[in-house]
Amino acid sequence: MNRDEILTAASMPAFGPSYPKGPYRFINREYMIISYESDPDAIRAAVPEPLVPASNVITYEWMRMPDSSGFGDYTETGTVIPCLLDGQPVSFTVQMYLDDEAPIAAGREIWGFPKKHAQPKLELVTDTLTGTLYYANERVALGTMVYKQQTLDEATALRALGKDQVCLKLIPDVDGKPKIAQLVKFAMTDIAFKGAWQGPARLHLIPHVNAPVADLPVLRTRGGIHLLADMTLPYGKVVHDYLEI
Ligand SMILES: CC(=O)CC(=O)O
Repeated sequence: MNRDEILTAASMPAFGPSYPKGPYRFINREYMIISYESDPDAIRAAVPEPLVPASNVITYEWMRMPDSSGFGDYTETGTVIPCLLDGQPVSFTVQMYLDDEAPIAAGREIWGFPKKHAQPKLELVTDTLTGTLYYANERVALGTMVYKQQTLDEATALRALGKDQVCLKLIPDVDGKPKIAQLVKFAMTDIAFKGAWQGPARLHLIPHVNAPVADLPVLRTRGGIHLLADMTLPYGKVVHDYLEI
Protein backbone atom coordinates (compact mmCIF):
# COMPACT_ATOMS: atom_id res chain seq x y z
CA MET A 1 0.00 0.00 0.00
CA ASN A 2 1.62 3.30 -1.04
CA ARG A 3 1.19 6.75 0.55
CA ASP A 4 -1.56 7.80 -1.90
CA GLU A 5 -3.49 4.62 -1.28
CA ILE A 6 -3.14 5.14 2.47
CA LEU A 7 -4.25 8.78 2.34
CA THR A 8 -7.26 8.02 0.15
CA ALA A 9 -8.47 5.06 2.21
CA ALA A 10 -12.04 5.71 3.36
CA SER A 11 -11.43 4.67 6.96
CA MET A 12 -9.70 2.14 9.20
CA PRO A 13 -8.93 -0.67 8.69
CA ALA A 14 -7.45 0.42 5.33
CA PHE A 15 -7.60 -3.32 4.48
CA GLY A 16 -11.42 -3.59 4.64
CA PRO A 17 -12.65 -0.15 5.80
CA SER A 18 -15.42 0.05 8.42
CA TYR A 19 -17.25 2.71 6.39
CA PRO A 20 -16.98 4.32 2.93
CA LYS A 21 -16.58 8.02 2.18
CA GLY A 22 -19.76 10.14 2.15
CA PRO A 23 -22.23 11.46 1.23
CA TYR A 24 -24.40 9.36 3.53
CA ARG A 25 -28.01 9.22 2.33
CA PHE A 26 -30.79 7.87 4.55
CA ILE A 27 -34.00 6.57 2.98
CA ASN A 28 -37.12 6.29 5.19
CA ARG A 29 -35.35 7.57 8.30
CA GLU A 30 -37.97 7.41 11.04
CA TYR A 31 -37.87 9.30 14.36
CA MET A 32 -39.80 9.13 17.61
CA ILE A 33 -38.76 12.20 19.63
CA ILE A 34 -40.11 12.53 23.17
CA SER A 35 -39.76 15.92 24.90
CA TYR A 36 -39.48 15.99 28.65
CA GLU A 37 -38.64 18.29 31.54
CA SER A 38 -35.42 17.34 33.30
CA ASP A 39 -33.25 18.56 36.17
CA PRO A 40 -31.56 21.91 35.30
CA ASP A 41 -28.38 21.05 37.27
CA ALA A 42 -28.05 17.68 35.50
CA ILE A 43 -28.57 19.37 32.12
CA ARG A 44 -25.92 22.02 32.85
CA ALA A 45 -23.44 19.31 33.93
CA ALA A 46 -23.95 17.44 30.63
CA VAL A 47 -23.39 20.47 28.36
CA PRO A 48 -19.80 21.42 27.37
CA GLU A 49 -18.88 25.12 27.41
CA PRO A 50 -19.29 27.40 25.48
CA LEU A 51 -22.67 25.79 24.73
CA VAL A 52 -25.44 26.98 27.04
CA PRO A 53 -28.61 24.95 27.70
CA ALA A 54 -31.61 26.66 26.12
CA SER A 55 -34.18 25.31 28.59
CA ASN A 56 -34.99 22.49 31.01
CA VAL A 57 -37.00 20.72 28.25
CA ILE A 58 -34.83 18.16 26.46
CA THR A 59 -35.51 15.21 24.17
CA TYR A 60 -35.00 11.46 24.18
CA GLU A 61 -35.08 10.10 20.62
CA TRP A 62 -35.31 6.82 18.73
CA MET A 63 -34.34 6.55 15.05
CA ARG A 64 -34.89 3.68 12.60
CA MET A 65 -32.58 3.76 9.59
CA PRO A 66 -33.59 0.82 7.39
CA ASP A 67 -31.72 1.96 4.25
CA SER A 68 -28.57 4.03 4.82
CA SER A 69 -25.85 4.32 2.20
CA GLY A 70 -22.61 2.89 3.54
CA PHE A 71 -24.13 2.01 6.92
CA GLY A 72 -26.98 -0.38 6.11
CA ASP A 73 -29.93 -1.07 8.38
CA TYR A 74 -29.75 0.02 12.01
CA THR A 75 -31.52 1.62 14.97
CA GLU A 76 -30.27 4.33 17.29
CA THR A 77 -31.44 6.10 20.44
CA GLY A 78 -30.17 8.80 22.78
CA THR A 79 -30.50 12.15 24.51
CA VAL A 80 -30.41 15.57 22.84
CA ILE A 81 -30.25 18.92 24.67
CA PRO A 82 -31.38 22.13 22.92
CA CYS A 83 -28.57 24.67 23.44
CA LEU A 84 -27.35 28.07 22.33
CA LEU A 85 -23.98 28.53 20.64
CA ASP A 86 -23.09 32.22 20.27
CA GLY A 87 -26.79 32.93 20.75
CA GLN A 88 -27.88 30.58 17.93
CA PRO A 89 -30.05 27.50 18.59
CA VAL A 90 -28.36 24.11 18.14
CA SER A 91 -29.08 20.56 19.29
CA PHE A 92 -26.33 19.00 21.37
CA THR A 93 -26.25 15.18 21.34
CA VAL A 94 -25.22 13.92 24.76
CA GLN A 95 -25.29 10.13 24.30
CA MET A 96 -26.31 7.67 21.58
CA TYR A 97 -26.73 3.90 21.52
CA LEU A 98 -26.90 1.84 18.33
CA ASP A 99 -26.54 -1.64 16.93
CA ASP A 100 -24.26 -1.30 13.89
CA GLU A 101 -20.46 -0.99 13.87
CA ALA A 102 -20.14 1.08 10.65
CA PRO A 103 -22.08 4.16 11.87
CA ILE A 104 -20.60 3.81 15.36
CA ALA A 105 -17.09 4.11 13.90
CA ALA A 106 -18.00 6.80 11.34
CA GLY A 107 -20.09 8.79 13.79
CA ARG A 108 -17.33 8.90 16.40
CA GLU A 109 -14.40 9.43 13.98
CA ILE A 110 -15.93 12.05 11.64
CA TRP A 111 -18.42 14.18 13.63
CA GLY A 112 -17.71 13.07 17.20
CA PHE A 113 -21.12 11.49 17.85
CA PRO A 114 -21.07 9.98 21.38
CA LYS A 115 -22.01 6.50 20.12
CA LYS A 116 -21.87 3.22 22.02
CA HIS A 117 -22.91 -0.26 21.01
CA ALA A 118 -26.22 -1.45 22.49
CA GLN A 119 -29.61 -2.90 21.48
CA PRO A 120 -32.20 -0.20 20.69
CA LYS A 121 -35.51 -0.93 18.95
CA LEU A 122 -38.25 1.26 17.43
CA GLU A 123 -41.36 -0.58 16.29
CA LEU A 124 -45.13 -0.39 16.01
CA VAL A 125 -46.61 -2.82 18.56
CA THR A 126 -50.36 -3.13 17.91
CA ASP A 127 -51.55 0.49 18.46
CA THR A 128 -48.36 1.88 20.07
CA LEU A 129 -45.15 3.30 18.62
CA THR A 130 -42.66 1.72 20.99
CA GLY A 131 -38.97 2.41 21.59
CA THR A 132 -36.73 0.37 23.86
CA LEU A 133 -33.04 0.35 24.73
CA TYR A 134 -31.22 -2.63 26.21
CA TYR A 135 -27.65 -2.24 27.43
CA ALA A 136 -25.73 -5.29 28.69
CA ASN A 137 -28.98 -7.30 28.71
CA GLU A 138 -30.86 -4.79 30.87
CA ARG A 139 -33.64 -2.49 29.68
CA VAL A 140 -32.66 1.12 30.36
CA ALA A 141 -35.26 3.04 28.31
CA LEU A 142 -38.90 2.64 27.28
CA GLY A 143 -40.71 5.25 25.18
CA THR A 144 -44.27 4.97 23.94
CA MET A 145 -46.36 7.23 21.72
CA VAL A 146 -49.82 7.10 20.15
CA TYR A 147 -49.66 6.12 16.47
CA LYS A 148 -50.46 8.64 13.72
CA GLN A 149 -53.45 10.20 15.54
CA GLN A 150 -52.66 13.84 14.75
CA THR A 151 -50.55 15.17 11.90
CA LEU A 152 -47.77 17.70 12.40
CA ASP A 153 -47.31 20.34 9.71
CA GLU A 154 -44.47 19.88 7.23
CA ALA A 155 -42.78 23.23 8.02
CA THR A 156 -42.44 22.36 11.73
CA ALA A 157 -41.14 18.89 10.90
CA LEU A 158 -38.57 20.27 8.43
CA ARG A 159 -37.38 22.82 11.00
CA ALA A 160 -36.83 20.00 13.52
CA LEU A 161 -35.06 17.76 11.00
CA GLY A 162 -32.86 20.51 9.56
CA LYS A 163 -31.79 22.15 12.83
CA ASP A 164 -28.06 22.65 13.40
CA GLN A 165 -26.56 19.87 15.50
CA VAL A 166 -23.39 19.91 17.57
CA CYS A 167 -21.23 17.07 18.92
CA LEU A 168 -18.24 17.06 21.26
CA LYS A 169 -15.48 15.20 19.37
CA LEU A 170 -12.78 13.78 21.65
CA ILE A 171 -9.96 11.64 20.19
CA PRO A 172 -6.84 10.80 22.24
CA ASP A 173 -3.28 10.87 20.86
CA VAL A 174 -0.95 7.85 21.04
CA ASP A 175 0.34 9.06 24.42
CA GLY A 176 -3.20 9.23 25.81
CA LYS A 177 -3.29 13.04 25.77
CA PRO A 178 -6.09 14.81 23.86
CA LYS A 179 -5.31 15.03 20.10
CA ILE A 180 -8.72 16.30 18.99
CA ALA A 181 -11.08 18.16 21.33
CA GLN A 182 -13.63 20.07 19.27
CA LEU A 183 -17.23 21.06 18.95
CA VAL A 184 -18.40 19.97 15.48
CA LYS A 185 -21.49 21.42 13.81
CA PHE A 186 -23.53 20.04 10.90
CA ALA A 187 -27.13 19.85 9.69
CA MET A 188 -29.07 17.34 7.62
CA THR A 189 -29.54 18.38 3.97
CA ASP A 190 -31.71 17.40 0.95
CA ILE A 191 -34.58 16.47 3.25
CA ALA A 192 -37.51 14.78 1.46
CA PHE A 193 -40.48 14.95 3.82
CA LYS A 194 -42.64 11.81 3.98
CA GLY A 195 -44.88 12.33 7.03
CA ALA A 196 -45.07 13.80 10.55
CA TRP A 197 -47.34 13.26 13.53
CA GLN A 198 -47.60 14.50 17.11
CA GLY A 199 -49.34 13.28 20.25
CA PRO A 200 -49.14 12.02 23.82
CA ALA A 201 -46.06 10.01 24.76
CA ARG A 202 -44.49 8.54 27.89
CA LEU A 203 -40.85 7.97 28.76
CA HIS A 204 -39.28 5.72 31.39
CA LEU A 205 -35.49 5.76 31.97
CA ILE A 206 -33.70 3.31 34.28
CA PRO A 207 -30.34 4.08 35.95
CA HIS A 208 -27.37 2.20 34.45
CA VAL A 209 -23.72 3.07 35.00
CA ASN A 210 -22.64 2.43 31.39
CA ALA A 211 -25.77 3.80 29.69
CA PRO A 212 -26.58 6.76 31.94
CA VAL A 213 -29.77 7.85 30.16
CA ALA A 214 -31.52 8.24 33.54
CA ASP A 215 -28.84 10.69 34.74
CA LEU A 216 -31.00 13.23 32.88
CA PRO A 217 -34.12 12.21 34.80
CA VAL A 218 -37.68 12.46 33.53
CA LEU A 219 -39.53 14.98 35.71
CA ARG A 220 -42.50 15.37 33.32
CA THR A 221 -43.12 14.11 29.80
CA ARG A 222 -44.36 16.81 27.41
CA GLY A 223 -45.28 14.76 24.29
CA GLY A 224 -43.92 13.11 21.20
CA ILE A 225 -43.37 13.69 17.51
CA HIS A 226 -43.04 10.98 14.90
CA LEU A 227 -41.25 11.86 11.65
CA LEU A 228 -40.46 10.07 8.40
CA ALA A 229 -38.12 11.49 5.73
CA ASP A 230 -35.18 10.88 3.44
CA MET A 231 -32.09 13.01 4.11
CA THR A 232 -28.34 13.36 3.68
CA LEU A 233 -25.81 13.69 6.48
CA PRO A 234 -23.00 15.95 5.17
CA TYR A 235 -19.55 16.39 6.67
CA GLY A 236 -19.24 18.81 9.59
CA LYS A 237 -17.41 22.00 10.52
CA VAL A 238 -15.30 22.70 13.62
CA VAL A 239 -16.92 25.56 15.56
CA HIS A 240 -14.81 25.39 18.71
CA ASP A 241 -11.35 23.93 19.31
CA TYR A 242 -10.49 23.32 22.98
CA LEU A 243 -6.78 22.79 22.14
CA GLU A 244 -6.36 26.21 20.50
CA ILE A 245 -7.24 28.22 23.58
C1 LIG B 1 -23.20 7.88 11.03
C2 LIG B 1 -23.95 8.74 11.91
O1 LIG B 1 -23.41 9.16 12.90
C3 LIG B 1 -25.30 9.13 11.55
C4 LIG B 1 -26.34 8.57 12.44
O2 LIG B 1 -26.22 7.42 12.85
O3 LIG B 1 -27.28 9.31 12.73
